[in-house]
Amino acid sequence: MAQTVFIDGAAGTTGLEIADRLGSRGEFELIVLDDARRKDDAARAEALNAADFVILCLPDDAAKAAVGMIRNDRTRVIDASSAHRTAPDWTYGFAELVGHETIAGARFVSNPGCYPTGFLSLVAPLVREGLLPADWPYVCHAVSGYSGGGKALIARFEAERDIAFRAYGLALGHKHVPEMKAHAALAHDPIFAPAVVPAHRGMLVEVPVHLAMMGKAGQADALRAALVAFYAGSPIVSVENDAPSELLLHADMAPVDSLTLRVLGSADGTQARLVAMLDNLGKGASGAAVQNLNIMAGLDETAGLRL
Ligand SMILES: NC(=O)C1=CN([C@@H]2O[C@H](COP(=O)(O)OP(=O)(O)OC[C@H]3O[C@@H](n4cnc5c(N)ncnc54)[C@H](OP(=O)(O)O)[C@@H]3O)[C@@H](O)[C@H]2O)C=CC1
Ligand SMILES: CC(=O)N[C@@H](CCC(=O)OP(=O)(O)O)C(=O)O
Repeated sequence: MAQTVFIDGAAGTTGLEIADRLGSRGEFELIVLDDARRKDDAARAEALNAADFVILCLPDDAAKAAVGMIRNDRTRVIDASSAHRTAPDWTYGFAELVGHETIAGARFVSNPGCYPTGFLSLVAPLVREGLLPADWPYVCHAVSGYSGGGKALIARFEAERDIAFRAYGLALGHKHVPEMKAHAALAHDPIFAPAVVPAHRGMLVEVPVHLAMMGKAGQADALRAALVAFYAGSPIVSVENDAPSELLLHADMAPVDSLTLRVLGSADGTQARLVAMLDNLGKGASGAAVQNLNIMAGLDETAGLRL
């Protein structure tokens, strides 16, 4: 029998993409609230408690409130918001980092943020294996397509066509920093410098590292090899061994749920750039939510994904 799924926030950017990926799959039956009832708390509470799985695609406060509306001990939850990403009683939904079995057995799963997905995919395994120091003051630069900011930022970029580049998070303290620090087990907050470009989707997340100053001169190949070994067998994460002269985001990029990593070392071995490329709405949000749903439901993790 099909298991029921309720996407709370189904009319939003992330929710719509999840519904797309679930499409006509026979394993799941969607509980849908029409436009008149999708923000009605009584209707939402009924759906939240009827579903086998709930996927929250809401602002943080609404996601916390939705969890409070669940009055049974059966419904399993995937929260796409940042409300529970460092909460001790939630499982961090990055299957490749926490282990598929952990997610398979979890009731409350917090889907990673889009930028942290890029940062953590590069840094967490290398710190865990002692190849990068945990107590280094890391820096992370990133650019995202404007759908990363949901309906409001999409509307803004579609109205203000002359924006070519939007640096933000200038006061530091972006809400993703605690998530990056916690799940890479770092001693210090990374400095996070995000920006938005006039592309609908897609992102490039970069961590430049001073290998020589870290006592790791000449180890770019070793870092890459460690990532290759860590993600071996993953149908979603790949590690390239190439030397591109440029990496491009395309304004009309098609949806994709994969994550591509690179370690680009300098010729003298003193520096490297760790780079992740992904779709903010793919592995950065909706694709990861569907991957987690698949794992929790005991299915092939890639079912319904765009790879
Ligand atoms: N966009 C992205 O790339 C990513 C998003 N996320 C996270 O996913 C969550 C959803 O983001 P996103 O889809 O981009 O945002 P959107 O603004 O596009 O969608 C949010 C949806 O939630 C609805 N909503 C808001 N409050 C309530 C409520 N109280 N009850 C029911 N519905 C409500 C909104 O309704 P209405 O349509 O009326 O405004 C909207 O449809 C956020 O927490 C975001 O941070 C995480 C990773 C990446
Ligand atoms: C471009 C843009 O605005 N991006 C969002 C992050 C999108 C995302 O990852 O959502 P969560 O906040 O739920 O993690 C931001 O910087 O706040």
